[in-house]
Order: sequence, then structure tokens, then C-alpha cells
Amino acid sequence: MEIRYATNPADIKQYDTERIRQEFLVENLFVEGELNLVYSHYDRLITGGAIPVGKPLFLKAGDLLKTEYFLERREVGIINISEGTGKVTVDGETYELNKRDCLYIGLGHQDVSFESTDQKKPARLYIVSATAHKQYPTQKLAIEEATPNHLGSDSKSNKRTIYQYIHAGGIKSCQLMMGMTLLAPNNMWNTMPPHLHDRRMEAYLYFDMDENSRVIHFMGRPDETRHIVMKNEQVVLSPPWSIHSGVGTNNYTFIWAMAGENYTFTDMDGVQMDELR
Ligand SMILES: O=C[C@H](O)[C@@H](O)CC(=O)C(=O)O
Ligand SMILES: [Zn+2]
Repeated sequence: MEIRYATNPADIKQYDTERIRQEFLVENLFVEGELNLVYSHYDRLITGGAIPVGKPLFLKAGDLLKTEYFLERREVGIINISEGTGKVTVDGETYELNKRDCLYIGLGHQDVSFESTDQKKPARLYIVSATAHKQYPTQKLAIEEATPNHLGSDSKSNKRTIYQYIHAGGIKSCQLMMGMTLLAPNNMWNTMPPHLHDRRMEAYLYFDMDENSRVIHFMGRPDETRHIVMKNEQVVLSPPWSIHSGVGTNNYTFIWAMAGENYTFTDMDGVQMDELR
């Protein structure tokens, strides 16, 4: 499991492109036949990708957590981003995930494994885990069952639908919040004007992009912004002090996930356009 440490916002002023990418961009989570995890010191959020082919992949604590099993002191949310169906088995019970379906698994489950239904069209499972203090029920939510929230407009090129899966009004968890934002055709911007929530960190996974599409993701303090050029199926870690907004060269979808203080999705401090530098 790779480790990412946290950054003091005063230090990012000195970072060049390469350093920014090393600290905040996760490039290679999704590899066929592998389960890859990255451990961030921002609220100890773990992001991961699994593409099971031929044999099942197992969610393990590894050397880093120093616990008997992965969910001993954690909870996890999983969303399938592939057209190929995935199967997640939790202590003997199997859940099928079609594209955009979400599964939450609560603290205390010992055996979690991932499989693909069709080995020629494998599932691509995005995994986000936060620390947890009590068990909430394991629950699947298909995209059709998630709460859609329509935002933006064509004139601002940001017409999009936010689907909330894991949050106070949906699947309950200790601290993990997770959902997906789909942009309407020909709309390219997300989260502009941007916002901050110093109480929580956030991670974005951009996907549904072709090989030559890019998202230019904006981060940093509002008066000291930086950008990261991102490809399909890459994750960006957003520190609590950072804006998190993006514009695509083509259409894209993204999954957002948050952890930290409070459990209030609407707790966001809007940034005025005049504040941006
Ligand atoms: O704190 C909340 C997150 O940044 C996202 O929910 C924002 C988002 O999906 C969007 O504006 O499209
Ligand atoms: Zn946010």
C-alpha cells in the first residue's frame, strides 16, 4: 500500500508540477488482475482500484494497518465504474454491482473479495475507506435508487447531476460520504465557483474518458491556485484547505468521497470569483 503524507498549505507555493503530482495525484490504481490501494494521511482515507480477472481479489489489511483484517477499524464504499458486472462477497454474502452501483460495507466484516461476472468484460471497482468506530449495516444502492440533485446550467457549461449514495439521507456510515456526478452532454465544468470545507478532505476519481481526454483539475488555496492535468481513472486528493474543481476537454464523470469532521454534505464555504488567483 502506497503512502501519501499531508502538506502544509504554506509549502505548496514552492512545489513544481512534478512535486504537485507526487503529492496529490494517484495515477495507477486501475490495473487488470490487481487490487491497488493508496493510504493518505488526510483523514486516513484509503482510495483503491480493483479489476478482478480470472481469480478473486481480496481486501487485506497488509503491513500498513497493523490490524487483523482491513475492516477491523474501518468502513468502505465501493462503486463499479465498468460496463462489466462485479461481485463483492462480504463474509459469504455476495452483492452484484452493475455500472454506477454502490456498496457500503460496515466495520467488522473479516472477508471481502471481488470478482468479475464476465472475465472478458471485467468489473472496475473503485474503493474508498475511512476509519470507523461502530458498525453500520452493509447496504447496496443502485444508481436508480440514489438521490439525484440537479445543478448548474448550459450557459455556465456546468449542468450536472449529483447522485448521493453514502450520506446522512442515504446509506449511513460513520464518516465516509460518497457519490457520483454526471455532466450533461457538452457541459465541462464541475464545482465552479469552487468551495472549501476545512472540516473534511475530499478525493475525486475522474472516469468515463477516452485515451486522449483530459480533465484540468484546479486545487490550492483560493488566492494561490495550481492545476493538475488528469487522465481517465485517476484520483486527486484534495486537502481540506484546497479548492477542488475541474474542466474537461471532453465529457467525463467523477466520484467524490469525503471524510473528516461533521457529516453534513451541505457544509461548504463558497469561494467568490473575486477571491480566486
Ligand atoms: O463537497 C462536495 C463535493 O465537492 C462534490 O459533491 C461537488 C460536486 O460533485 C459537484 O459540484 O459537481
Ligand atoms: Zn467539496
